[in-house]
Amino acid sequence: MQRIMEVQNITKQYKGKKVLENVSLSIYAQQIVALVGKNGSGKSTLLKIIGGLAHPDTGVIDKHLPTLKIGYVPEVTPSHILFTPEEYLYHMGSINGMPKKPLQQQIDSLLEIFNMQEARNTRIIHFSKGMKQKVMIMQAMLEETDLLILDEPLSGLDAKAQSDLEDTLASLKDNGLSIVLTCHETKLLENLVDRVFVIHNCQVSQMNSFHDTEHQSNRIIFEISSQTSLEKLLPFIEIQHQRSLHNDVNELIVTVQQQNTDKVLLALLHRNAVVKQLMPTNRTQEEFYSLF
Ligand SMILES: Nc1ncnc2c1ncn2[C@@H]1O[C@H](COP(=O)(O)OP(=O)(O)OP(=O)(O)O)[C@@H](O)[C@H]1O
Repeated sequence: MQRIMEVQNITKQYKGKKVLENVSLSIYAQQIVALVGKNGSGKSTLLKIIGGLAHPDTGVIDKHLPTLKIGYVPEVTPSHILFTPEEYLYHMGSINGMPKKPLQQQIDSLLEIFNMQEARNTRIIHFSKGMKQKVMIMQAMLEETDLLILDEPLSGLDAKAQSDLEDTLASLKDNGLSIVLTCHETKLLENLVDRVFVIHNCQVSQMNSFHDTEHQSNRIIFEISSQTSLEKLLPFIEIQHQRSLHNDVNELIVTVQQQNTDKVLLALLHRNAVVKQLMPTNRTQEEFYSLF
């Protein structure tokens, strides 16, 4: 599993009101991640920070691919576009300076992937909400994209359009894309999403799997020399929080899947870490749903 981005200790407030506090999570290649939480919990804010459209007050976004290309689709879908999708995408690509030939090739390929060839000559103003949403995602993907960020992509779509878009997102993932999205539709989460993060009280916690509610994870709190490399452990741990203590010592809070816990604990001991706490983290599905 290749890690493409790490969100480290992000904090954000608006006019003195805290929205995110010490939020950390990793994004992997070819995975779909969902951010869920109540209205106003900070989902869009975190998406914008991940997408580089908003700056955190503290913390960093560490891109593991130096050339990581991000496509961002906002929550609001413009509805009164008088162009056909082909015309609209062509204009948008041209404005961004894309050369004509590769632009046309990319539009043809996107119309095929999104199953929109038959609608290529229909004006967007006559489209359903689901089709308009697809055009917005295509626009975000005009240039090569590694990570697609979608704010509430399914909101307001009927069941058929949701399922259609869900199939499209799954095929984008199969073609190598990573996706981070916010949503409320639990059906989408169950069928499509690899990892779910809940935002609650300005903090983010991971729910490991919808498919296997018995899938447990543990939280480990440990102290370790800041000189010690954790690189080899990164595929097995999710860093939730990191802070610098005295004398070059860092304190980390990480989550680890049950099956990797012994391996990670042993590796930490070999690195002279002091394990301060080990506890199960997973919320039950009932607890989880009560958060949003
Ligand atoms: N630009 C801004 N200026 C001031 N406050 C903001 C700004 N953007 C967001 N907020 C506030 O930050 C909080 C989090 O907003 P955000 O849009 O990230 O939440 P959300 O979880 O995406 O909400 P929803 O589910 O309703 O879309 C809210 O209280 C919101 O009013």
